[in-house]
Amino acid sequence: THRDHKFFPEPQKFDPSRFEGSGPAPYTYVPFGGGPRICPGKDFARLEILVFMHHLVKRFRWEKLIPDEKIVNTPIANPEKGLPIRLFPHEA
Ligand code: HEM
Repeated sequence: THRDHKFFPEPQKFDPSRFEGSGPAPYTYVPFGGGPRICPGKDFARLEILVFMHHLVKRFRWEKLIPDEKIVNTPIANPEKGLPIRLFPHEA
């Protein structure tokens, strides 16, 4: 469903505005599954990722080592080489 044009026009395009307002229709965006067996680590994982991203963005400038790295579906969309980046710490 994540790549279904019916629910997500231009599915490969990075477009966070898709999640604004009421966001995607129920059961179309399901990175953690859904229903009674939905991932019980969902909120923990989201918080952890948020904290990690906060520190990454606030403390470092960073650049991708492979600018046009391919995304492969395994079946989850992943950067082919693991998204290597170079970090440059901001001055304190
Ligand atoms: C980005 C991180 C994560 C993603 C994308 C993810 C995704 C998923 C998905 C898609 C399922 C299957 C849900 C379904 O059958 O409908 C699942 C199940 C599960 N996840 Fe996660 N998960 C993540 C992190 C975590 C963490 C951090 C934990 C534990 C601390 C966790 C524990 C579990 C468990 C125990 C199940 C099995 C639930 C069941 O079958 O009743 N997950 N997860």
